[in-house]
Amino acid sequence: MTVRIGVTGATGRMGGEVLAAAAEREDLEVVLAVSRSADEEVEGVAVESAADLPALLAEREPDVLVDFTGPESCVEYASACAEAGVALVTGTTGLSDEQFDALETLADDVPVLYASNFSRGIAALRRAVREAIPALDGYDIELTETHHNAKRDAPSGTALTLLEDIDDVRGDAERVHGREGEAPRTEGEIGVHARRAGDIAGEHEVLLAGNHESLSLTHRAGSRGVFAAGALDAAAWLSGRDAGWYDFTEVLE
Ligand SMILES: NC(=O)C1=CN([C@@H]2O[C@H](COP(=O)(O)OP(=O)(O)OC[C@H]3O[C@@H](n4cnc5c(N)ncnc54)[C@H](O)[C@@H]3O)[C@@H](O)[C@H]2O)C=CC1
Ligand SMILES: O=C(O)C1=N[C@H](C(=O)O)C[C@H](O)C1
Repeated sequence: MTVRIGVTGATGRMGGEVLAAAAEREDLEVVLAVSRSADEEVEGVAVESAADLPALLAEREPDVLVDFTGPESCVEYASACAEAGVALVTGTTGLSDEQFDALETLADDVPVLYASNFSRGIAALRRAVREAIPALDGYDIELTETHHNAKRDAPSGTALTLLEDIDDVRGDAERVHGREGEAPRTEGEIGVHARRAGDIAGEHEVLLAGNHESLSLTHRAGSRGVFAAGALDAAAWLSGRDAGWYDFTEVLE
C-alpha cells in the first residue's frame, strides 16, 4: 500500500532533501508540500502556503506529515495534524521543554515520531556510547558537534540526545559549554563544543579519555540524504499506527 505523505518546510534544506528522496521511492506518494514561501516548485512538486495547512490536510488526507522546520512551526503543524488525524514525523531541533511537552500531549490524539537525528549511524553511535561509558569508568568525556554555517540551534539536537544518553548511564553531570580563561576541568563534568563552518552536513564526536588512553567515537553524515531517507523510513513505519509517542530506534528494530 502506498503511504501518502505531506512535507513541511519544503523550500528548506531538509524539505528539499525529503522531496528528492521521496521521488525515488515506490512505497510513498507526496500529496502536499508547504512552506512559508509558497508558489515555488521544489523537486517538481508544487509548494503551497503553510497558512493553508489545516485545509490541505483535510482535503488531501495524507497518512503522515514529515516536518523539518523550526520549533514554533513544528508545534503549530503538530496541532494541525492532531486536528486532522494525521500522523507526524518530525526531526525539527531546538525545541524548548514546553514545546516538547506540547508535542507529547498531541501524541495522545495521533502518532508522533520525533528524532533529533534520522541516520542509522547515529543510532549505532548512541549504542556504542552507552556501552563504552561503563567499560571506561571515570574517564573524562567531551562532546563536539560540527555543522554548516546556517544552523540556528546549538548544541545540536543530536548532541543533546547524546548528553541524555550519557546522563542515563553515568548519572547527571555538569555540562561546560566551551572554555575560556582560567577554566580547569572539574571531575565528572562534560565539555560540550559546537562548531559552525561551511556546508558540513553534521558531525558528532564523543571523546572518552583517561588511564593513558583515549577513545573517540565519531559519526559524520556525508549528506542530508541520509537524514531524509531515515525520516521517510520512519513515515512508512508510522503510517496506520495507534496514537502515541514513538522513537526512531523502534523503526530500526
Ligand atoms: N532530525 C534530523 O535528522 C535532522 C534535523 N534537522 C533539523 O531540521 C530543521 C530544519 O533544518 P534545515 O532544513 O537545515 O533548515 P532550513 O532553514 O533550510 O529550512 C527550514 C524550513 O522551515 C521553514 N520554517 C522555519 N521556521 C518556520 C516558522 N516559524 N514557520 C514556518 N516555517 C518555518 C523555513 O521557511 C524553511 O522552509 C532544523 O531544526 C534542523 O536542526 C536537520 C537535519 C537532520
Ligand atoms: O541542522 C542540521 O543540519 C542538523 N540538525 C540535527 C541536529 O540538530 O542534531 C541533525 C543533524 O546533525 C543535522
